[in-house]
Amino acid sequence: MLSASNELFTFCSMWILVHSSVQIKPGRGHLASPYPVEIQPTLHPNGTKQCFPQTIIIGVRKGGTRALIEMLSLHPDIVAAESEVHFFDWESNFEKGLYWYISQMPFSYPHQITVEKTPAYFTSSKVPERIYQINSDTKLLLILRDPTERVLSDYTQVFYNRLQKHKHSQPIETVLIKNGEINVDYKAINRSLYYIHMQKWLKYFPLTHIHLVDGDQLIRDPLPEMKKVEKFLSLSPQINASNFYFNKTKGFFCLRDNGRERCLHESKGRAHPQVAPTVLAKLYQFFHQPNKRLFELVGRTFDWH
Ligand SMILES: Nc1ncnc2c1ncn2[C@@H]1O[C@H](COP(=O)(O)OS(=O)(=O)O)[C@@H](OP(=O)(O)O)[C@H]1O
Repeated sequence: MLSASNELFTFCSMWILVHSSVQIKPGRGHLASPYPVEIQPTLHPNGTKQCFPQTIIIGVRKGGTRALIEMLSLHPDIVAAESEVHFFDWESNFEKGLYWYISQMPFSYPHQITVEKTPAYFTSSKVPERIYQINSDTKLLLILRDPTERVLSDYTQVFYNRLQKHKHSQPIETVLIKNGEINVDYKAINRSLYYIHMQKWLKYFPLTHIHLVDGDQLIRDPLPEMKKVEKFLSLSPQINASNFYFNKTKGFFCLRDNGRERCLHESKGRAHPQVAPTVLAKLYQFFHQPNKRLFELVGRTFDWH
């Protein structure tokens, strides 16, 4: 283990203070250098580098994180990691060190912002401190969706994952209800208790560093939400109405980038299971108080049930 002791490192045009408490495991292979190999940007001959992301989409799972990162990538000053990196939440990846994390990032020019999305970060309790310790200036994007809708989407995702493995799934009502009450042990329900997870992030990051995207609005009308994201990231206003068109067959907005049109993968925007109206009403009621607590925490409301 390498223990960095309150040193300042210049890194992709930002300064990172590595706190003395941070224990960073060395990545593979050390170079003769005054700096730990983990935090050296990887240079490319054309002047691009791989950087620690200046902004991270932390969740929420099934909130619309893929749509958000794809839409943000329409901006010429954004470069995005292609897949979910799971650095801060999976021990097996975290142990590989910061150099490994950065090596997962795309190459970028100095004026560009690197972004990665791993929706599981939002609900993983170790992640806020880990990101903070590396760069407390990281700008966080969190896309939230009606918590009930998110639970149904979560169930649907697991249902299809299991189907692929030829595994049987329990009917949705069976997992939602236990002994006549909402089953709080069901992970999908816990993930939708946004205020619990948000409290953990607010211990480390002020609200000014966390931009909340309205996932339901992003589905209905993506442009206004994306303009707010541009502003939060101090990007020039580049994303515009011509970047989006509604695809009637898919029932969602799709993207137009330099004349090339594309919709998100078919796994995005699946039909959700029918839920008995009484169970659905119970679920809406269950989330009422937790939602209020979130609204108080973040100083805004959402148009949820
Ligand atoms: N434009 C567009 N096209 C397709 N889908 C869209 C779009 N905008 C938002 N969404 C919603 O994104 C939901 C999936 O969320 P995530 O990408 O965060 O899922 S994941 O956690 O990464 O698996 C996905 O949830 P489901 O509807 O349950 O499939 C979509 O509702």
